[in-house]
Amino acid sequence: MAFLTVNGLTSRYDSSKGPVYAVEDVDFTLEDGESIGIAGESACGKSTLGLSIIRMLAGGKTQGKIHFDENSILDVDENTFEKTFRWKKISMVFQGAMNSLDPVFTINDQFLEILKQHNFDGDSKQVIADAMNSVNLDVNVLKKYPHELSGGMKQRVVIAMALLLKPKFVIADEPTTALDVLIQAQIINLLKSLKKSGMSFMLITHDLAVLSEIADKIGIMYGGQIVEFGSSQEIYKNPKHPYTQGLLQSIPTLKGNKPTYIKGIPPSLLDAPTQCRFIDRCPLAVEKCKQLPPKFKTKTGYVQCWLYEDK
Ligand SMILES: Nc1ncnc2c1ncn2[C@@H]1O[C@H](COP(=O)(O)OP(=O)(O)OP(=O)(O)O)[C@@H](O)[C@H]1O
Repeated sequence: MAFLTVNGLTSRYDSSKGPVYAVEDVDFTLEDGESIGIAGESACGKSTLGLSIIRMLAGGKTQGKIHFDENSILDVDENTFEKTFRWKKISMVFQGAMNSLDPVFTINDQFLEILKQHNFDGDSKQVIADAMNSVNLDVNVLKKYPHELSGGMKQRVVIAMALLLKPKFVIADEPTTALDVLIQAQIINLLKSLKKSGMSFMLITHDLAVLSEIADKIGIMYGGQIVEFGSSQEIYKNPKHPYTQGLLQSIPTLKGNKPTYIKGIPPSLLDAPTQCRFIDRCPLAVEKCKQLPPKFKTKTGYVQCWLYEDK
């Protein structure tokens, strides 16, 4: 059964230059226990998508439908959302969060602050210990200040903070960026074991390679749209959108062809999408691409590209 269904999700920011079309008409579904990876270049709207789901978009407006455990969560009032969903059922590891730990408070104090903000009235010591345990950190770390921890430990701490109230769905925005490859692997393994224990993730990254181990489904974002969505297997083995193909070809491998890169730059999100967003960089663009492609059904999802109109 699907626990998360996103339909026509659209989020726009107001800016002095006009609206920023950061997330446009996004659809996807996750079945119980499934995790999704969202990949795409910088500024394509990945964080905005995560922030829209947890309703923490600052300076922007979200439209569309999100059903979480059969609740239409964009329609509930802020009080109910805060009381019932945010952090308790859906939480987020924010991008760069490990660098925003407060330097003047111990880790324990920072955990307590989160519990206070969410009016937690249970056994604080126990839930903090459980969260530390689930990220394989010793409780002694609680006495320390952020500067006494390594990057990998700090990242575990911020993941533990997101796990504090035992949510079902955790949005992790670039949780491995800025960590060395060994620590990256540790964090991915950690997410893998949390997934095994029943948690679902939305793993946001610009690095398609890190998704292979966590994501059951993948959404490829380009210019604010999910241009291809499907099972990880289908996306890796039989990528359809020319952008997905380009992204995959840009991953270096030990054996095989030399990686290539996608020429050109992404479109400005200040322009409303009236044609295919990828048209200027696409090696396969045709006249029809001057119209905005709809979502064409694929075996496990959809692709927003005219090449698949008759297939
Ligand atoms: N508060 C805001 N006000 C106006 N525009 C914003 C705001 N936040 C983000 N944007 C714009 O929205 C677009 C999408 O940004 P977003 O951070 O979601 O992209 P991203 O894919 O997560 O990027 P990155 O990988 O670099 O984190 C960008 O053009 C960004 O400049």
